[in-house]
Amino acid sequence: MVQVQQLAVEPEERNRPVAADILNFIDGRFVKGGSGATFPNIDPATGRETGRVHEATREDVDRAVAAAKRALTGPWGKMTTAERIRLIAAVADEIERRSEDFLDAEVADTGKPRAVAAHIDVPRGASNFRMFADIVTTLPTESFGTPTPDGSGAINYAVRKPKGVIAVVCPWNFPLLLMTWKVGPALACGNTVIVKPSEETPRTAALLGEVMDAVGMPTGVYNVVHGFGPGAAGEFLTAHPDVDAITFTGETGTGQAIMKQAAVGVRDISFELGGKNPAIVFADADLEKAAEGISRAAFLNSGQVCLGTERVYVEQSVFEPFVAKLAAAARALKPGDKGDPHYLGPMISEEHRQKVLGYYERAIAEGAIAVTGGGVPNVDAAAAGGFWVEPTIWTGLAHDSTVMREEIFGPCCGIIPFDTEDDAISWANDTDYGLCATVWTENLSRAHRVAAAMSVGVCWVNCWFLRDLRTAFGGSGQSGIGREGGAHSLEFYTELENICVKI
Ligand SMILES: NC(=O)C1=CN([C@@H]2O[C@H](COP(=O)(O)OP(=O)(O)OC[C@H]3O[C@@H](n4cnc5c(N)ncnc54)[C@H](O)[C@@H]3O)[C@@H](O)[C@H]2O)C=CC1
Ligand SMILES: O=C(O)/C=C/C=C(\O)C(=O)O
Repeated sequence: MVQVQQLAVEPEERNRPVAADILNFIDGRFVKGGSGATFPNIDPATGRETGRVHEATREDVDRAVAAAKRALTGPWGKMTTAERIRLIAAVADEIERRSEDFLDAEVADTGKPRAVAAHIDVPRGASNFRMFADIVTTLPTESFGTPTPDGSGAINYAVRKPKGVIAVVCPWNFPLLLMTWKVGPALACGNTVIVKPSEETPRTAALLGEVMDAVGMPTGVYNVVHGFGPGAAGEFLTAHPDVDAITFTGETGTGQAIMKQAAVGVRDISFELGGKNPAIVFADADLEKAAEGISRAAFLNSGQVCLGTERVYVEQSVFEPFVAKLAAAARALKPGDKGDPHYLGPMISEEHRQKVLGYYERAIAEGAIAVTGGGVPNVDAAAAGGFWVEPTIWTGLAHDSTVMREEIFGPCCGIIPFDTEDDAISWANDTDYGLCATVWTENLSRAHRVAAAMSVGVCWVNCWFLRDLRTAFGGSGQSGIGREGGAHSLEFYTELENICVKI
């Protein structure tokens, strides 16, 4: 069973009204787009429209960037670190105080189970501000005593300065979590931001504008522009000459497009991109724990997690029992009411559902046996318009099949048996991606050896998605550029100046 800590959710809490108009937040004001254009906001659990999103034009994006640039030299730019940190801590407090509003917004946008949003998305939204408020005050900078020919010496020391105006481009799978993961440290370092949330999930970014207003954040420090990517708000923002750096989470192909836009003006980038993450299960693993952990890794958020496991390599002698345990966990997951403990949310959109179902067909064409799932589940009438797929497990796939190589981003995984540790390592690493891996074993030496052999940014042993926000987070290969988290975020969001003083 997907192990998500369930919070008590009363039925009436599940259908609270959400905003009908989702507005841009520019220079401290909620505004419609200059052209008056809107597009629908759809609840993926029902397929019904829940509101209209006001699309930002190029001129709106220009105004947001200009406001962010002005704010750098206004009251925000003049604040001491202590004053800034007090405001950022107040943002965290206000997100917690309004956690029900954030839950409503996140559930309406994504259709994800309220318990998932309550346990992961919203608490992380607050802790992303609180943690970076703490860390920015404790991060040291380097200093050297330097000998000089005249014997009097010099002192070299570094100072950190905000990088400037940061473009924050976000995906739809953990909208608040991934946006604040970038906005928290950017503001803690004294930058200003323009957020371009995914067109699928605009609500929590807009709601955060209300929070900024409530805590007294100076105008222009936090801005939100809504819209699409190419030829729209996303591109207008990332190509803007007054944007100093771009942080992005999303698809590898989008990362490539943004990189080209960033090259004009030689702007800095930090990218967290896709993955095709492996799990390796050794015969000496605690199989119960491994099946439970991998069921979370494959099915949490309906597999719409860049860290999710889509490839599972299992030592031959425990292959059958492991497959049986994982299949039982998958079968326990049902589409249905958002408060049900065994609920599995929908895909984000019909387009994404078709992409996932395309891989389900492809798997069978490539010789897979669908141990569970493989299609569309039966749902009750109220959810009939939603974007559902079944949790799906395959065996019988070749390691180099398309389904075992391309990121699917759905609730599915292929399981392949292996004979030797070397085979498992080489198959796990045989990918263009390199985001994360999990290793399941009770043998301590093997755990360290295999974890170190993984070509990834993050390797979990006997766990998955266990996050310490101080640690380096990001991917190698086509999974990203750079690391964020703790001091690594502060490296990205600051410019280091070395000062040399002759004594
Ligand atoms: N965390 C991750 O690794 C995620 C991966 N994905 C993968 O990406 C696929 C597509 O999902 P999308 O939401 O369409 O991801 P995407 O990477 O296209 O979009 C993410 C964000 O980038 C913006 N964007 C798109 N093109 C842009 C451009 N040329 N310039 C500036 N901004 C641009 C979008 O408007 C959105 O805010 C999914 O099916 C999934 O496989 C999706 C979401 C998260
Ligand atoms: O914990 C984090 O900071 C990030 C988690 C998930 C993703 O990055 C993702 O699914 O894109």
